[in-house]
Amino acid sequence: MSQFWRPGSERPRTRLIDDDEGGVLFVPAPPSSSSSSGFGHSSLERQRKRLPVYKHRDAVLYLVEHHSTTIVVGETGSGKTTQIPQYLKEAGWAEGGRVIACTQPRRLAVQSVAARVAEEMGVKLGEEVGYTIRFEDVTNPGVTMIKFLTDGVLVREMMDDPLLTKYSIIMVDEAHERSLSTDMLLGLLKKIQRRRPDLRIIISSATIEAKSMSNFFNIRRKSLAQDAEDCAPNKQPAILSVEGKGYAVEIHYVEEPVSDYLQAAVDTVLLIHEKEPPGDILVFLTGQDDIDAAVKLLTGHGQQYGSHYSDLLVLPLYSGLPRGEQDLIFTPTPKGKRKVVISTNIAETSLTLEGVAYVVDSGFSKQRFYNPISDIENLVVVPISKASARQRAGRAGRVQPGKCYRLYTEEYYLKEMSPEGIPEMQRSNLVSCIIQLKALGIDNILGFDWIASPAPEAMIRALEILYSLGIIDEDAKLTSPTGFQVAEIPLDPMISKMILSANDFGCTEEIITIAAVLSVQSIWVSIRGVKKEFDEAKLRFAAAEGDHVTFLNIYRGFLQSGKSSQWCYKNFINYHAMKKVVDIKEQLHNLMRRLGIAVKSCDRDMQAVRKAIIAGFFAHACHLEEYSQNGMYKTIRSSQEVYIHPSSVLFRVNPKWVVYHSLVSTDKHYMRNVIAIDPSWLTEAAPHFYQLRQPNPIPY
Ligand SMILES: Nc1ncnc2c1ncn2[C@@H]1O[C@H](COP(=O)(O)OP(=O)(O)OP(=O)(O)O)[C@@H](O)[C@H]1O
Repeated sequence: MSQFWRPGSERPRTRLIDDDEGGVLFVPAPPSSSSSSGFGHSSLERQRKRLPVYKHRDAVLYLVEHHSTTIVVGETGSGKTTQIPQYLKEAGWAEGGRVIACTQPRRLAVQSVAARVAEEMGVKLGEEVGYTIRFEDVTNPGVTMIKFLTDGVLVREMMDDPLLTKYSIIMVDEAHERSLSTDMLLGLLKKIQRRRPDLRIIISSATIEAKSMSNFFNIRRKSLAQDAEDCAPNKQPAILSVEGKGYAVEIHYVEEPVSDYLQAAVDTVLLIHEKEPPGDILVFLTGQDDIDAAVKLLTGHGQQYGSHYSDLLVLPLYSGLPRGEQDLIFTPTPKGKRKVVISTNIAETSLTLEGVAYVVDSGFSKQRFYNPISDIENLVVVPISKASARQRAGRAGRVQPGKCYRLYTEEYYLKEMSPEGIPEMQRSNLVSCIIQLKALGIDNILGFDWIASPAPEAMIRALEILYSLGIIDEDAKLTSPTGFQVAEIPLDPMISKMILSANDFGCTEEIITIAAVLSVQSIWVSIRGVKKEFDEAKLRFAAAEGDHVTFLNIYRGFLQSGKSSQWCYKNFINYHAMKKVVDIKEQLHNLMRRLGIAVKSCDRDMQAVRKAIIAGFFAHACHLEEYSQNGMYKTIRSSQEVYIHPSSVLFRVNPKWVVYHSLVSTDKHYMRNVIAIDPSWLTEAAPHFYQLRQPNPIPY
C-alpha cells in the first residue's frame, strides 16, 4: 500500500484529463445537474440541452444529410449515444416506417442505453425505442423508430435482408472497441453503401482514430456529374469533433508501479471511502476470479472493522453474472451507503452509472488470444490501451464531477501504454465469422474489405475446421443443406452442427435443451461458505455420462417443479438462467420448424445424445494419459495437456475418453462441460478428420 499514492492522505498529483500531447481538454463543468430517474420530462429535457453534443445538433444533421458516412468523435459522456439517434428521429429519418439503428459491442450497453433513451423520450421501452440482443427482441415492428442492437445481431439480420433496407441510418457506436462483429459490420456496410446511396452511416466513439476510419470509408467517386445525377450524397466521409465534455474528471496516478493491482484496488477503495465525500466507486479489474476476490476482501473488511466499512455496498459485474444480479448496479444507492461496483471491461464503454463519482482503474483487462496452431483460445491478462484508459475514466464525470485513480504511473501512461488495443479480429477464432460471411455470399474471405486483415493461419485453421464439420466443401463453399442451416442458427458452429446431427439420432429435443443450457453462462449459483451443500445439490442431478446429461436432469427437474423459483433456490440453481434456458429452447424450437426439422425425443437413450454431441465436438476429444496420477488428459488433435474442470460432474471420475465443450485456461487448461465417450464413436462420426489429423491411429 505504501508504494502508491493514497487518495486524500497527501497532496495529490492531479491532472485534468489530458490528451496525448499533454494539452488540457478539460472544459468547465456545466451548472450542477440532478440525477435523471424519477425526474419529470422537462428536467430530462433540460439535461439533454446541457450536453456538449447539443451545440452540434445542426452540424450532425447537416453532415448526415450530405455525406454517406459521418464520423463523430466526442469525449465520453458528451451525448453521442443517447442524443444523436433522437436528433435523427426528430429530423424525420424514422418517417415512413424507416428505422434508425445504433449498434453497440456489448449487450449490457444496448439494454441500458435503450432504456435511457426511452425514458428521455417519455415512451415505453419496446415501442418507439427498442433493442435487440441475441435471443431477446424488445422491439415492435412498425412502431419502433430507434433500435439499439449489438453489432453481431445486425450482421445476422443481413442474412434475411442483405441490404438492411429497413434502416435509414446505421450508427456504429464505440467503434474503437474493434470487436470481431464491429469489424465485419464495417466491411459489410461499406459494401451495402455502394448499392444503397440512401443509407447513411455514422461511426462514433470518444477514442477512435478518425482519420484512418475516414480513409477506410472513402469510396472513390464515379464522377461528380454521375453523383449529381444519382442525387447521391458526398461519398467522402465527414469528421465531426464534438468539443467539450460533461463534468471534470481529475486523474490521479500512482507514484510508483504497484506490484499487486488487486490489493492496490481494494486499498484505494477503502481510502476513497475514508477520505472522500459521498459518491459511488467503479473499479475495473480483469475477470470473475479477480472480482470475486476483491468483493470478498472488501466485504470481509466491512465485517472486521465495523460500521464505517459496512456502509460499503459491494457489487460484482461481469458478463457471466445472471441478469438479475447485473441489474443491481443500476438501482439507486440506499441512503447512507456507498456502492462499489467491481467490474470487468463490460462497464468500460457507453454505460452511465448514475451515482459513480470515482473510478479505480487497475490498468489491466482479460482478452482472448487464439492460437491457430493448437486451436486453443486463452484468456490472458494484458495491459489496457490508452483508449481503454480514457473510456474507463469517462465512467466518472457523467452526472457529477469525478476522480479517476489509475493504478499505474503517469510516465507509463504517457510513454508506454499503446494507443489502441489489438482488434479482436486479429486474435480470435474465425470459424463463426467465416460462416456468416459465406452465408452472405462473400466467398473470397481474404479479399474481403477488412479494416484490419485477420491472420492467414487463423483463417486456414478455421476453413479446416469448417471442412471437417461438413459445413464447407472442397471449394470452400457452404454445403447444402448443412452449411446453410448452420449459418441460420445463431450459435457456435459446433453447437449448430450438433443440433443438426441430432436429427439423425432422433434426439433433437434433448440436444436443443443442452444447446440452450450451453448458451447461458452458468445455471448454478455458487454461494460462498456453503460448498458442501452446493456439492450435494450437484450430486442430486449428476449423471455418469457427464455434464450434458446432467443438464437434462436439471431441466427435467425444473419443469417438474412447475418452473419454481423455490425449487431453484433449494438446489443452488439460478432461476433467471433457467428461465432464459426455457426461452432460448423455445426459440430454437421455432428455428427447427423454420428449417423443416422435426423435434423428436430419444426417450432417455443417452448413447444417441452423446453421439449427437460428438458429431459437433469430435475435434474436442481427449484421452486420459495412461499413467497419469493427477487426471491429465491429452487432446487427440494437438496433444495438448488438459484437465477436467473442478466444476464438472466428471471431476476426479476421469473417464478414459472424453469430449469437452470449451477450455478455460488459468494455471492449466481446464475442460468445461465434459462427456464420457466410446472412442469408436469418434471415427464413426468423423473418419475423414481422424485420418487427416491422426497419422498414428487412435489407440483403441
Ligand atoms: N442512465 C442515465 N442516467 C443518468 N444520466 C444519464 C444516463 N445515461 C446518460 N446520461 C447522461 O447523458 C450523458 C450522455 O450519455 P451518452 O451515453 O449519450 O454519452 P456518450 O457521448 O455516448 O458517452 P460514451 O462515449 O461514454 O458512450 C451522460 O454523461 C449523462 O450525463
